[in-house]
Amino acid sequence: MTAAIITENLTKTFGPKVAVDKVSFLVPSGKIFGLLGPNGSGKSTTIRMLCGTLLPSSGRAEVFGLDVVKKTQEVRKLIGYMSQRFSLYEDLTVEENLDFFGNIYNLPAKLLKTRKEEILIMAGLTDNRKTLTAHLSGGWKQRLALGAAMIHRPKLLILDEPTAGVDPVSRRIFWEIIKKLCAAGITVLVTTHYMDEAEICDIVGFIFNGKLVSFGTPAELMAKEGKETLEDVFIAYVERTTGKKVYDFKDLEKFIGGETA
Ligand SMILES: Nc1ncnc2c1ncn2[C@@H]1O[C@H](COP(=O)(O)OP(=O)(O)OP(=O)(O)O)[C@@H](O)[C@H]1O
Repeated sequence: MTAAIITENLTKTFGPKVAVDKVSFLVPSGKIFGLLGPNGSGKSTTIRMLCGTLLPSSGRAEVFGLDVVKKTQEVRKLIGYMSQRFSLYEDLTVEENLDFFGNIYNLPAKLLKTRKEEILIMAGLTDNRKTLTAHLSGGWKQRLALGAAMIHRPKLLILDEPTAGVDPVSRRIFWEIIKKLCAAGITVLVTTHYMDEAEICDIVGFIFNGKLVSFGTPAELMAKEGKETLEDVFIAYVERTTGKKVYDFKDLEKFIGGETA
């Protein structure tokens, strides 16, 4: 099976700060890979290096066999990126946003028209094509942003906290779409703070303080830690890394008991 992503000792420093520290992993193509970790652990920095918007300080990465530094332009054509903020133009209609992203990728008019129709159907937005993006609900904006990221038919979709702040129904629809895209052969790299979403992933990687501390299927990681959920695995890693309990309930008991008064 071809590798969609390979990183070898990938490292990024910002002055004295080591944001990504010798990270090595391999994601086979056609899989959903969840990159997990607390805020500030190095997820976005890793993604930015894969997309070629940030140069690694050392180490290397490949996307479908192409070095992200030496073949940046080719790599970018293979990647569809959806940021946390959705990057849509609120003052454009649904269709105009898709036109905008299609033009960025220089899609010929006829092809853009076909892709647009496919995406409107995929996102359930056919009846809203003329709606101003600002007037869409969060879930629809999210699906439009996904559509915009897919307009050039990327082989690798990178989704940075795609479901942050959207309602549970939209979250469910979104993940059904992701699973279908994956079944059609697209590889997905997704960051999320929702552990129920992480459990849907084929492979997950936990990153803490820039270091990849664990990598495997959700079942493998739960078995290794002797935990029943990925949330418990996540908390176990945080406690081991920081040497502290995530929350000391004694303080809460004291507070409830009025001892702090
Ligand atoms: N341009 C930069 N200059 C200096 N430090 C940076 C820069 N970008 C990121 N960092 C630092 O690198 C570390 C990793 O940041 P990064 O954004 O990759 O984390 P993250 O896991 O994506 O966090 P979040 O979940 O909050 O998005 C953080 O300590 C951050 O402050």
